[in-house]
Amino acid sequence: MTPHPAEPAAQLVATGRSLFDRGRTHGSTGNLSVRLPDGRVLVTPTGASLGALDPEALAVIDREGRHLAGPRPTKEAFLHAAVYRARPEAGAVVHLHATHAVAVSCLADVDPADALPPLTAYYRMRVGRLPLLPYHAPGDLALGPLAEAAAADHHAFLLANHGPVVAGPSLAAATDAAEELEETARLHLLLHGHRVRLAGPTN
Ligand SMILES: O=C(CO)COP(=O)(O)O
Ligand SMILES: [Zn+2]
Repeated sequence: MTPHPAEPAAQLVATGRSLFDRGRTHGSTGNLSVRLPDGRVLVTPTGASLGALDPEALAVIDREGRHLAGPRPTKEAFLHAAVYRARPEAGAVVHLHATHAVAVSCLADVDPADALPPLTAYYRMRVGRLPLLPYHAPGDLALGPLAEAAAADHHAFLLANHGPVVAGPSLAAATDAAEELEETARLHLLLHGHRVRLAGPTN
């Protein structure tokens, strides 16, 4: 008996490979999840490269982040679970160590209420406001309540000195928003020292 349906597993494998092959996360960093129709969550295993996921070796967790089946889940399982609890409409969560977003998460003077300016229309559409959550070591359960509170109002947030967490109605939508976030972080750093005009109204 397979512990999970084949289609979301195939989506996780293909998305992980695409993100990894394009340098959106490196080594064994990052983790992905998809909410299953029965409310359980299919999530990548801990220590895996997103570029080489095995559809038969994905973990299943419940809404509290408890391990139900498959290999040991990502150490951020609690974070994925927190986002799903806060966002009943979320169907997928993407966490990456995307270089430019991580760079922004290390800047000293970032506004914790909104870490990136709305430089482009697509950033406004796909991401919007981006809270910065205070530094915790990867896997630190103390981040759970902070993530759950942030996710109630925001589908994307940035972990200080770590990287982005982005939810969406589908894995494709969450990935799209995570990519927009990374590109805007890159633009933000490229534009450092330049006067910029923001996209649309700034309120
Ligand atoms: O990005 C990571 C931790 O924040 C990767 O950890 P996992 O290998 O446990 O998913
Ligand atoms: Zn991480």
